Parts: sequence; C-alpha cells; structure tokens
Amino acid sequence: MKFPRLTDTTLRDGSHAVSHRFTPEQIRIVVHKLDEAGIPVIEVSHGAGLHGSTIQQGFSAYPEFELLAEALNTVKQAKIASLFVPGIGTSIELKQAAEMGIDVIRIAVHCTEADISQQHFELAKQLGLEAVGFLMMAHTQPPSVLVKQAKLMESYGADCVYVVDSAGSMLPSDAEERVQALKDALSIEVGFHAHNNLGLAIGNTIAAMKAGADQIDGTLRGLGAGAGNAPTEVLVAVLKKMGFDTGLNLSILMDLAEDVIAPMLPYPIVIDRDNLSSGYAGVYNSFLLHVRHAAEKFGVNASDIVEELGKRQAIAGQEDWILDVAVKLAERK
Ligand SMILES: CC[C@H](O)CC(=O)C(=O)O
Ligand SMILES: [Mn+2]
Repeated sequence: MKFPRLTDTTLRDGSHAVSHRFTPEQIRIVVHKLDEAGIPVIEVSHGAGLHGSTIQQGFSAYPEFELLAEALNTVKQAKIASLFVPGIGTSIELKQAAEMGIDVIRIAVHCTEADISQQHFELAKQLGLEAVGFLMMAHTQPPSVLVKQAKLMESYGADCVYVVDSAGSMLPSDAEERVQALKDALSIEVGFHAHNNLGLAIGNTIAAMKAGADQIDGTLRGLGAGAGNAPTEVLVAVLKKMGFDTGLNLSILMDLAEDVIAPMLPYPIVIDRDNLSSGYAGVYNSFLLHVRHAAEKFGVNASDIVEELGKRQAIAGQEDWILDVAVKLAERK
C-alpha cells in the first residue's frame, strides 16, 4: 500500500462546524502547528470555498482573504490549498487567491457536473496552481459514471481527482471500488475525502488507500460538516500503526486537537440522530447546519427535513430547498 499525501482541511471543512467563525489568531496557531507537525497540505477557506461567505452558505466572521493571508504569512513548509466551487466562487476570487500565493486549488462540483469546471481548471493551470478535482456526493453514482466525469477533469488539466463522500454514506467497499475504478482509468492521481456519519471515515480512507489512493483528507478532532471528517490525528496514529514511516509528528497533532481545537467547538463532533440520518439517507452534509436552523425556526424535526431532502435527492447548491421543506413540514403539522 502506498503512503498517500495528507491534506488537513480543519480550516476549510472544519469551518462548517464553527459556523465559519474562525479568527485570524486561530488560523495562525493551527497553521503553525500543522506545519510544525509536517502536514504537507493545509486547506484554508470558507467551508463552501472561496466567496462562500453569503446569506445562502452562512457569513464568515472575518473576510476570507484576511484569513488566507494569515495562513500564507504563517506557513513555512506546507502547501496552502483553497476550495473553489464554481458558481459560489468566480474566477475573480480564484485569481486573487493565486496572486496571494496559494499552491493548490481544489475545484468541487456535483459528481455528474464535471463539465462546469473546465474554465476553472484551465485558469488554475494558467495561474500555475496545482489543480485538484472534487467529485462531490460520489456515493450517488456508480464507478463507471465517476470515471467519465473524472476523465473530463483530467482532460481539463486536473492533477488529481477525488472521490468525495460528501454525505458520509459510503461503506468501505463503495470507497474501494470507486477509487479503484478511477485508478484504473486515469493517468493522474486519485484522492479520497471521507465523512463520518456512519462511523466509517477512517475505515473508508484505509479502504481507499487499499485501492491505491494517492491523496487523503483529515481534520483535527474530525471537525467538519455533518458528523465531521476523518480525524487527522487518528488517521496519523493508524498510519503509523500500519507501519508507514509518515514523517508526521503525532504528539503535536494530538496536542493541537485536544488543547486548541476541542475548546473552539460550539458542540462536540458526534454521530447524533441528525447526522446519522443524513448519512443513512445520503444527504449532503453541508446542509446540516442550515437544516438545524430551519428546524428550530419552523418548529419541525431536523431529521424529517433530512429525510425529505434525501427523497428529493438534493445536491449542493439546492440549499433553498431546506427552507421550502421546513415550511411545508410546518404547514402539515
Ligand atoms: C462546498 C464544498 C463541499 O462541502 C466539499 C466537501 O468537502 C464535501 O463535499 O464533502
Ligand atoms: Mn467535506
């Protein structure tokens, strides 16, 4: 089994879990410690990517480029990545982030919509960035569909394409067969991004590695949308136990998770009823904060909203359905 490159996305996917309230000081401490621990790639942006700070996605407490500047000024060795979702971000923010000095852009689209990413991959490559594709909600499609979409990204210049388990809905066999199919069909690297709604984030990441994943993701303390991601410090401990010479400092990561990240959390990252039903129904994890707000506002059950979104097969970008469903459920009451 190959030792994959680890991207820590605490300061991006984890931003969902703190309602996008990271401060420049928190960014500085976390980047400094992740860098010191030897993490090769650190992702920083709003949870929904560049320009994600909107009424639809939730406003950030601090301007995104102030946070990105803090990360870039702090880092010594790691690459800094940002997420970009076409339609949420535009080429303006992509150019600005590149000019500021990010190294990697991760371009995320629903897993049947790769064609909308062409101009952004091409721009990213012109700007000299490493360009990584994210096929979100990859549990919804069979490997053959993902291969076609990943090949499109490859043809646009992607350096890597990720199978993204956005709903934390995959079993290890799902992760393994999807990564394997991409590995067999592509000449570029393949990655895997896990969520923990079924308690399988670490197991699925190991299954993806068995299939040859070149890149994997984690977040400190599992901080992330829904039930969170594969916890970076646990992943590193497991990789060490598997015999990999990781070159990563586990004790710095454990201290960072325990002493810095845990006290920041407004609520513990656990598999509760809402995010378990989300993973079970295969609903996009980034909806969950909005679902909880809507449930409270309209006096309905969050898991009923999740169930209905699952029936409608809602995808990223359809956040407005959350309100629609909540209002309809409240009317029915
Ligand atoms: C908004 C992009 C998205 O949340 C990417 C991601 O981390 C996922 O789909 O899991
Ligand atoms: Mn995610």
